[in-house]
Amino acid sequence: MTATRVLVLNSGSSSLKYQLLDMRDSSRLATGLVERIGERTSRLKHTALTTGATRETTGPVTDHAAALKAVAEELGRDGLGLDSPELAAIGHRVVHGGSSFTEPAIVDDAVLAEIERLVPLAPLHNPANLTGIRTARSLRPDLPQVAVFDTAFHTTMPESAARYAIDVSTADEYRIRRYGFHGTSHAYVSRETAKLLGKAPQDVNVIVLHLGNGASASAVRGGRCVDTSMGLTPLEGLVMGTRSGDVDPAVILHLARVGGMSTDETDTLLNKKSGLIGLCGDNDMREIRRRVDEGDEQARLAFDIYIHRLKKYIGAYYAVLGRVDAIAFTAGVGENAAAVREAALAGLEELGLAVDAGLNAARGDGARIVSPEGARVTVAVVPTDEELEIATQTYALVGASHDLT
Ligand SMILES: Nc1ncnc2c1ncn2[C@@H]1O[C@H](COP(=O)(O)OP(=O)(O)O)[C@@H](O)[C@H]1O
Ligand SMILES: CC(=O)OP(=O)(O)O
Ligand SMILES: [Mg+2]
Repeated sequence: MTATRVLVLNSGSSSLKYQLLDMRDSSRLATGLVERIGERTSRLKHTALTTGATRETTGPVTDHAAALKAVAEELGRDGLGLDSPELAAIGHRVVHGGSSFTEPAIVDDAVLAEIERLVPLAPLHNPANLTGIRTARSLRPDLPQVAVFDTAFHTTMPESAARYAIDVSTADEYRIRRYGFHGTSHAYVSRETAKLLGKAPQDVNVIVLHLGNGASASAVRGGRCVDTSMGLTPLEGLVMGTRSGDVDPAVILHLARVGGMSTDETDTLLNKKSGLIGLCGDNDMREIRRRVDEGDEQARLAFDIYIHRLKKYIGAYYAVLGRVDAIAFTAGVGENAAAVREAALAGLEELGLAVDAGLNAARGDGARIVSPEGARVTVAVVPTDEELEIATQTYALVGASHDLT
């Protein structure tokens, strides 16, 4: 029997999302998540699509290692356990791959050491990713583990976009440059957008707006990323659920000198207490829209700041690309919030950018066009699927390495 299944693990700072796919037809066999890892009220939600069974358990899950063991048990209960001979590989989302990883990599000790070395650049994400890999390895030492990096797609950025204008030797010593994140999503969505236009990826220029809890924009020319809004860490760029995005770096100096704030306090402020939640107390766009509709001024201002920043990046990437064939909205907010899409493009008709009110408000499942018929730039809603992309890359790499042996 050939092994055709791939388990995808996406370890966040306090969550573990997973999907088991059969790569013969890319179908999903199981999916789920463990939330609030490290708290007393952790929750595991598991769905086996093979039987339709859904189970939810609550109780303390101390760390990512315990979370993965709990997931393995749940999969086992549906006959989809990690011991299955049909499992070909485990694919891991790794957030920071630095400059070294331009492609996915089969995990060995050297790869692990490099991910470990990058922990200071992604302190919220890389440690969880490492625990996921190490635990998966201990459960199935014989199975290939593949790391798929958020940063890989952005390694094509020219130096003019990837470098900060700071002293070169200091930047090089500390490996300070713009790496970019959500690359798996930007790669997948830009390709799907080309497909929607009926063109090859190398023939289209796309601005991808990945608007989830974390949010980033990218400019993709002919299938290659030429700029993206996140930088050294996933803090730069757009206004996010809890992250500030761009601020004058002197804000941090000012808070230290005048406010006496420590590095950790500023880190928490900018990563966890800023963005939408810092501006209005809510980070869920549904709740913010509800408040705006009720006339809540604070929510209105938070929404306007979010949109203003988004619009600036659309304009910037329009200029970077010179010619834009499509703008793709994706992730939780981008796929679902018609009001965000409408507001972000309002007033940009001179650039050939507009949404059709009816198409934009309509709901739909797959990728769909929301710009008016005959528009110069196609505006589209393109659902992202990071797990499918990770599984595809994992399976391709494992298949390729088998061919070599
Ligand atoms: N129907 C909706 N309308 C507006 N926003 C939505 C809707 N559904 C989800 N969202 C937004 O999507 C966000 C989550 O996006 P998602 O891409 O799943 O995030 P992440 O993967 O970063 O956790 C939520 O915080 C919420 O603000
Ligand atoms: C890199 C990043 O911001 O990821 P997420 O959106 O999953 O937090
Ligand atoms: Mg996401």
